[in-house]
Amino acid sequence: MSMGSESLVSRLKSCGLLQTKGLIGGKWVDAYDGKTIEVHNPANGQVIASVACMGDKEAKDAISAAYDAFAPWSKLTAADRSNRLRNWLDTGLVSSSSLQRRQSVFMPVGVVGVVTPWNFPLAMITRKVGPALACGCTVVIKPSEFTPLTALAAAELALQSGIPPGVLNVVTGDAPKIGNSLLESPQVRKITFTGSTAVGKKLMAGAAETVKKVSLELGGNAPCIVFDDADLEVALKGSLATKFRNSGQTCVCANRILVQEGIYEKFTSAFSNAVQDLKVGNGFSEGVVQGPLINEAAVQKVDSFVQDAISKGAKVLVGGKRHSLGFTFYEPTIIGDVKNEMLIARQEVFGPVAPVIRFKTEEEAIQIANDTNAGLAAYIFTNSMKRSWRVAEALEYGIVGVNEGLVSTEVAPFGGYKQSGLGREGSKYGLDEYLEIKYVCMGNMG
Ligand SMILES: NC(=O)c1ccc[n+]([C@@H]2O[C@H](COP(=O)([O-])OP(=O)(O)OC[C@H]3O[C@@H](n4cnc5c(N)ncnc54)[C@H](O)[C@@H]3O)[C@@H](O)[C@H]2O)c1
Ligand SMILES: O=CCCC(=O)O
Repeated sequence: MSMGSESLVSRLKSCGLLQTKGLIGGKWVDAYDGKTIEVHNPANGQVIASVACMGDKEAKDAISAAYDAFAPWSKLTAADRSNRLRNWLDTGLVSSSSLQRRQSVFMPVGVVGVVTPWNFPLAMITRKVGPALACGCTVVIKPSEFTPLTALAAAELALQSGIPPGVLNVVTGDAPKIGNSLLESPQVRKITFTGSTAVGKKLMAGAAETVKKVSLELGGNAPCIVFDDADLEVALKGSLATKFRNSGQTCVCANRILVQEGIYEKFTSAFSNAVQDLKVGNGFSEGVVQGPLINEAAVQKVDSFVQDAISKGAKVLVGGKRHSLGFTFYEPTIIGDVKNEMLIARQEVFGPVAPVIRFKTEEEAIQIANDTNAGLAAYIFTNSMKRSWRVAEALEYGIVGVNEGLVSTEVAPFGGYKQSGLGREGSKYGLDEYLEIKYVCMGNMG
């Protein structure tokens, strides 16, 4: 060992900083099999120390320690966390030159590939293209093959309004071919996608090859929780709105209605009356509030979930089959006695079917609500302010409606936790997705 590293080692030893074990859950631990790896001085190759050579078991224990510590740490006040970080910083050395001036400059990301679904054929595009163009990016849009006409009409309006040629482009047609071209091109610096979780995962994996930025707005599995202390009218109105908007075909639609046992009978009976009255038909006809599903495959999927739930003990309270109008119409449906393990509660229904799950306690409702890989929107109905905050904070969702079933607005951040996506759309935060931050450091400014 050289004199330099010897003195460093002895200095570290004297202040207790020469640690050679791993740190898991606040304890210094050896590798479980006792193995070690050597740390060398790159100047002369000599061994400075041997540290624990850990593997998957230790990594899993560290993950579970971090998972357990997350709730208490995140519940400390910001000031408390700040003090501890400050203390940590104060144990080290901070260097900063008074001769430098530092500036963060926001730059447009570049060319953005925009891939969108059919269920809101204009809004899903404008949510992306508005902030992208505002930041100085240019876009190539791939709209859904089921609803390309809206995208093309919007593009014509963009041309008429003076958006220069090439700034906004629309490519309709073969999704995988267009998608692969967007992914493979190094000129495309970002992919922003709204659609199913399965396709989102493919695009995310494909974007890795050229390390593109990725924003994903994916599928949901929204719980709508009605507590005993809810205002029944408010809960009914909100549940109807969140479940049956766009005939159940929105990513933020309630996918599971969780009802506390004390209000279960009253709620399901009033909910059934209201759902029976929903008028189904062609959206151009007067009074119609429930239209068709997008295609035959969607109807088959919805019906298969309903049949699966019935076969496992759930009870049809209203509807439960294809509508007599035929084709792509499905009866607005309520199914009671659903269990969270059933297919209908685990997958995105994307149709006019409300599965109702009974629960006893607030803790149970939170557990059921969070027991999913999705985390887009959730809804709670309660008259207790304390419960509102408690439950809203405990729900692992990007959007929480409290006594409100309609939460979407361009002025608030929209996006999901877990496998419901990455990033946010809308509000000032939606702009961040289309900006690179450049740090400019100017030296010798004395
Ligand atoms: N989180 C949100 O903001 C949000 C909003 C609306 C819809 N959605 C989700 O969208 C889904 C419904 O929309 P959908 O059925 O159109 O979704 P989808 O994933 O089938 O299609 C979305 C888009 O991806 C394209 N696509 C499909 N395969 C592709 C590939 N290999 N490469 C490139 N592009 C490909 C499609 O042509 C379409 O334009 C639901 O899951 C819903 O929850 C999410
Ligand atoms: O499908 C997604 C819903 C979008 C919205 O609620 O604005």
